[in-house]
This record gives sequence, C-alpha cells and structure tokens, in this order.
Amino acid sequence: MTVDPELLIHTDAEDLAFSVAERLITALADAQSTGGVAQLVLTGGRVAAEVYRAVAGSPAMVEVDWHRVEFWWGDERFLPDGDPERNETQGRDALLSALDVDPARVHPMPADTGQGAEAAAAAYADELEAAGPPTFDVLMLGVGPDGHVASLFPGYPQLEVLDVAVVAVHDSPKPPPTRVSLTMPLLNRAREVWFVVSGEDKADAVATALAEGDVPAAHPKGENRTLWLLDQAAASKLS
Ligand SMILES: O=C(O)[C@H](O)[C@@H](O)[C@H](O)[C@H](O)COP(=O)(O)O
Repeated sequence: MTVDPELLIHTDAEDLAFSVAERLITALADAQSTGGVAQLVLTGGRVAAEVYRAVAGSPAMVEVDWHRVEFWWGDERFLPDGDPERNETQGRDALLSALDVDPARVHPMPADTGQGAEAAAAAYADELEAAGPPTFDVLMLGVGPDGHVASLFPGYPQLEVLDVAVVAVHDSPKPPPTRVSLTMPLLNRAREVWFVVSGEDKADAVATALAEGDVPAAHPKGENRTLWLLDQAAASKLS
C-alpha cells in the first residue's frame, strides 16, 4: 500500500539540511529499536551532502548505533575509486568518516576498474541479492531540475527497466556521462522514500512530480511514507 506524499517545507537550505538530519537520526534509531539493522539508501548531490554533514555534526547522532546501519547507494557516478566526484567519496567525506560504521555494512557501488558500467551494475545487483534487505527503511533521493532521481533521467530507457535491480547509464545529461543506478522498482522498495530538494531551479520539477506529471521523480513511493522535504525555494511553484 502506498500513501499520499507528505510535504514538509523549510525556510532555507540550511534549515532543510538540519531538519532532515535530525529526522534521519530519529528514523534510524526507530528502525533499530527492535534490535535490528537499519537499512539506509544514500543519494548523491550537493543537497544530500549538506544533510550528511549536518548528521555528522549533530549531538543527536549518538542515538544511533552506527555499527547497525547498513549503507547502500541509489546511484553512483562511474569513476575510479577515490574520485572526488563519486557519491561514495562524498558520502564518506561528509558522513561515514565521522561515524563508527561496520565496514562490512557499507555497500558502495563499484568504482570504474575497467570492467565497464554494465558489469558494475550486475555486481551491485548480486550484492543486493546476497545481502540486501527485502525492504529498505529509508531511501533518500535528490531531484534534478529535469526531475531525475538517482541516475534515472527523463526519456532514458533505464526508466522502463523493471526486471533488474541495477542498470548502467551512458550519456547522462548530468556529468559524469557514465553512471550506475538502482531501477525504479528498487526506488519503490522502501518503507519511507524521502525526496530532499532545495533551490528555485528544482521548483518546476517538484511541482510536476507532485502533480503526477511525466518526470521520474513522480514515481518513487514509500510503502509507509513518501516525504517531500523541501525548502521554500524548491516549493515555490506549488499551488
Ligand atoms: O549522482 C547524483 O548526482 C545524484 O544521485 C543525483 O540524483 C542528485 O541527487 C540530483 O541530481 C540532485 O543533485 P543536487 O542536490 O546536487 O542538486
């Protein structure tokens, strides 16, 4: 069962980042409250990195047993290991390096070792098959000005792929050109889907997505909750 999206609008990007950070800490602690492992899917991008830095700097972060959080990624820029543009690199720099994580529970998408993005996608699909949860607890998504989520771009064939978990993306309109991404079925395999969106340049995409228009961001829905966590600028085209 999926429910209607919930909008939470924040004053500005800083307020958004701090609010989402506190919400994430609470959600992970709640997911652990029955003694289990919290399953989190990270996204890339500037806005997400601000959230990660706010989590790492929050006094409340002690509420989470970070050793019992499983970290996945929704997409990755297919670049060599350690490349500063990789979502993994940015996630480690902004968040993971500040936490006492269990390295075995950190699942970055493969770096470019010359194997090709298709092989990387297949390898991550295997990892999800072997170690992934039936349902993620929280799946975070940024949204592009064109309404893309993860590395699923408007008009790209990967949007229609329903029979595999992870795909390679080439000629991405957002650099770098080659990426690896969860497919839409996986973006819907979460108790909560959180869209974290800041800035006027996203306002049209947000309005289109919430009107169930023809953008990728219109499709991911949480099984329990779908949260649109916005600043006023990103919400400025909502009627
Ligand atoms: O690899 C990436 O770039 C992301 O995963 C992508 O989906 C991102 O979340 C959006 O493009 C928003 O990015 P910004 O927050 O930088 O606008």
